[in-house]
Amino acid sequence: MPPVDFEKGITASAQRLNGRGMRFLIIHARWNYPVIAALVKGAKETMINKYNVRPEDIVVKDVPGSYELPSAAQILIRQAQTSGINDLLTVASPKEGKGQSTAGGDGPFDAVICIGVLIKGSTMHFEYIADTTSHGIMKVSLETGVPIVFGVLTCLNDEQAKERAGIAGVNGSEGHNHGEDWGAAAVEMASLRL
Ligand SMILES: Nc1c(NC[C@H](O)[C@H](O)[C@H](O)CO)[nH]c(=O)[nH]c1=O
Ligand SMILES: CC(=O)[C@@H](O)COP(=O)(O)O
Repeated sequence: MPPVDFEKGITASAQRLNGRGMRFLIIHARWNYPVIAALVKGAKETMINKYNVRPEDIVVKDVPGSYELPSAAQILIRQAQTSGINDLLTVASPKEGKGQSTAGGDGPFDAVICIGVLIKGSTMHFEYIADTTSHGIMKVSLETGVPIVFGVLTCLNDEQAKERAGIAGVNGSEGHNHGEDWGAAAVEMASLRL
């Protein structure tokens, strides 16, 4: 059989995804912020421009580092689920569409993206954070029933991080911004809950 050549990366969903009326939370760490900022921008622009998500339906919160992402996700998801109930009890107008949260304001999140950038240093700190954060994010997602996209880069050096945020190269325009993939994944996973 001849060798199969392919380019690493995700293939877009065959579904026609429409994120209008869905509510999202992006939680990002502040470590390695220039890379974080590019990733968050990529995710938001993809959700808004490609999947019709309303800007006001994307809540952005920040935490010190990647290690704090799972606990922040658990706190904020549960708060929104509670306020969402309160919101439903007080809001006169019906929710927009089946299984979709109310626009703007409060309400449960249909999906969450946790964004962090881990860059290996000279100790084992990297390994411990990467392991606990990845397992923690999955645990919170399964416990709450809310899809959480794993947007934590685990890089061995600064260049790897910049390449995966699309800001590598001489003029900072090289590489693929993985934030775009995470934004698309958030809309797709939120669509499963409709
Ligand atoms: N070295 C990196 C960290 N370290 C900080 C931890 O995430 C955490 O905030 C601290 O241990 C206090 O609990 N965080 C990153 O996101 N990226 C790093 O490269
Ligand atoms: C991911 C980290 O915690 C790492 O950047 C910290 O660097 P070091 O291992 O040299 O303390």
